[in-house]
Amino acid sequence: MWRSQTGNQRWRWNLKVNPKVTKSASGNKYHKKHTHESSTARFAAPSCLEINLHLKASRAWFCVHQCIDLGGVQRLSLQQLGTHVDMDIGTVNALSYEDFGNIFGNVVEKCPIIAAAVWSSRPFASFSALEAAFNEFMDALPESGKEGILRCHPDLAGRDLQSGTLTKESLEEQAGAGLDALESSESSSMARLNEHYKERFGFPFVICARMNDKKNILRQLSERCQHERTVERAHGIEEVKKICRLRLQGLVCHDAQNKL
Ligand SMILES: NC(=O)N[C@H]1NC(=O)NC1=O
Repeated sequence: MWRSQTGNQRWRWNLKVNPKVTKSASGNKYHKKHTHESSTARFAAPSCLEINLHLKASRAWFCVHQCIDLGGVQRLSLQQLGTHVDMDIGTVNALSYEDFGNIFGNVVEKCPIIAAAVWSSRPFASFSALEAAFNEFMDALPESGKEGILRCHPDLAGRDLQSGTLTKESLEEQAGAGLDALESSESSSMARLNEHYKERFGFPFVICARMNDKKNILRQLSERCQHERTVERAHGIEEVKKICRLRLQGLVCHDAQNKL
């Protein structure tokens, strides 16, 4: 399914699906069920093209919804296809541990071991049960393990953002909060407070960027520098859980019907 979004001009657009879509970089195989190999269609001034691709990971089919900005993107890449997978819970339960790890490996930032462990808790009765399994794993860790999770998080508006080495999830989240476009005074406050926080606690300041804007983040960073270490460790883990829930929601349907 594809359609134009806005406008009043007539446009002609050739949609070609890159054959490489059948294989991911990590070796995870996807098979095309039906795609428009080379369709030509007339659109009313499209600024954006929406398609649903039906892909197969392991034995389960799922649907990938992709919105392509016709201003820039001329070709689908597998990375783009991977961003908006919308699986139901039955599909999640049918995933092999390899596919589960590939899909959920970064719902907790740079902690694929958590997804690998959570796979053992299948079958999940619902989206909430899946989310609870991630949370329970984190809650059961000793304090050193919780601090380890926090240390896997990049600084907000830090070196990784500047050098382009953030994960794609973290980049989207930080950019969404406006952290990629700070004024120079905001940027220096953020750097100074981040360093102060890390020196005081031995782990980075973690906050769910998608639930805050840059002003709020700076204010909370400053306030949380005053806390006790145990309070901050617990607070940081609660923020990791919020980030995890939003990342899971980007991958799995979470409506009331999505139950076994
Ligand atoms: N440090 C920190 O909070 N990092 C993160 N927060 C978020 O929403 N995404 C991140 O990578």
